[in-house]
Order: sequence, then structure tokens, then C-alpha cells
Amino acid sequence: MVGVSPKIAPSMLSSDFANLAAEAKRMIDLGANWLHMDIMDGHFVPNLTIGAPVIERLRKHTNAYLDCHLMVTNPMDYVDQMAKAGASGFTFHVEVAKENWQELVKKIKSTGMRPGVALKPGTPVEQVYPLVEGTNPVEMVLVMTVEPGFGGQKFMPNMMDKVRALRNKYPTLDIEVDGGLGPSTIDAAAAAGANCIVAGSSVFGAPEPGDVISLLRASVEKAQPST
Ligand SMILES: O=C(CO)[C@H](O)[C@H](O)COP(=O)(O)O
Ligand SMILES: [Fe+2]
Repeated sequence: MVGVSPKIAPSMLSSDFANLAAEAKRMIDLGANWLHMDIMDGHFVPNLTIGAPVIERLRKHTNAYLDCHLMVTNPMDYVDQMAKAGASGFTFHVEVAKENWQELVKKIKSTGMRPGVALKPGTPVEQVYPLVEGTNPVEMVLVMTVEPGFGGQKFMPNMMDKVRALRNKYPTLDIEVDGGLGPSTIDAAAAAGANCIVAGSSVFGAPEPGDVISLLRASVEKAQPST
């Protein structure tokens, strides 16, 4: 398979938020490729986390790729502030961008951020096809493998049908899975074709988080050799 390399992205939602800069450095030093930042507005999902001010403060301490997952009702309102704060990737949910996704993707790209689209477990995968195939395509699809809102939930294996369908159609697309990924679920996700792996509780809850990061990467490399 050509063009997809593993990106292991610890979800900072499970980190010690009071020591975010140190936690970010620890993850990068342990081999993480990206840092996954969960932005929740308390409206699209029943939880409230962080926003652009925290991204901005974190950016002063790291050059890492900040993979921002926007679980918000009005993603357009966040584009400028997230770009200014130093976000690298901006992944919005298709459920709230049915009408304006073209405008939204264009705006994200104009700021230099990398656009991605996420879908909830109940959303059919076909809904994201136009966003991958349009003249202004997204560069990543995030398949939620839990209901968005909280870390530490159980992986939904039936979401792998979506990952398989996406990988069959788009051999070089970045496909991210998010929710319940860890040593016991990674092989299913990697075999289905996911190459960007978000993992929160399994990494931060492990005695040796670096071992979990390595294991996740090895599983993706084994399932999808990138040459
Ligand atoms: O988007 C998310 C929740 O909405 C988180 O990124 C996700 O849940 C990661 O946490 P864990 O690996 O513990 O499931
Ligand atoms: Fe997430």
C-alpha cells in the first residue's frame, strides 16, 4: 500500500491537563507522531473540554503536530481562532457541516491547517464520500469508534466496516480511528485499513506508555506495509 504511514496520536484528553506541556513532551519523547486534542463545546457533545486559548499556550511549548478534533456545533466559528492558536489539523464533524462543508474546507485550507472530517457511529460512511472526492477535498477521515464526548469507552468493532469501505475506495487517504483503541483492539483497526490511531486511556493508563505507542505502530506497519 502506498502513501499511508502510521500516525500514533495520544489523546491528551486522558493526560494530566494541569501539566499539559510536560505531558505533550513526554508523549513525543516516547515516540508519538501527533498529539490529539479534543475540543468539545458542551453542545455537540455533553462534555466541555478545551479551546483555542489552551492550544495557543501549548503551542509555545511544542512544535508537534496538533491534531485537533472539533466536537462543536459551529465549526466555522472556530477556524480563525484555532489557526491563530497554532492548530495543525482541523477535523470537523460531518453531522454539523452538511450545508457548508465546501466553504468550511476552503477556509481551513486558507489558514494553512489540514482539513479532516469526522463521523459519529450512527452516521453512514457514504456521507463523507463527497468531501473526499470534491475539488477541495479533506485530507483525513476520522471514524469515531465510540460515541463522541468522553474518553475511556469501549471500542465498537462494527465501525470497521466503514474503515474498510474507505480504505478500499481511497488507498492513500489518512484514515483515523478514535475511541477505545489499545493493545486489544488495534489489530482489528489496522487490518481494516486505519493508519492514524488515537489512543487516550490505553496510553496514559499504561505503566509504560511508550510500549503501547510502539505496539500500536507495529500493528499498523504489519497490516499496511507502506512500500
Ligand atoms: O474524541 C474522543 C472522545 O470523544 C477521544 O479522542 C477518545 O475518546 C480517546 O479516548 P480513549 O482512547 O480513552 O477512548
Ligand atoms: Fe477525539
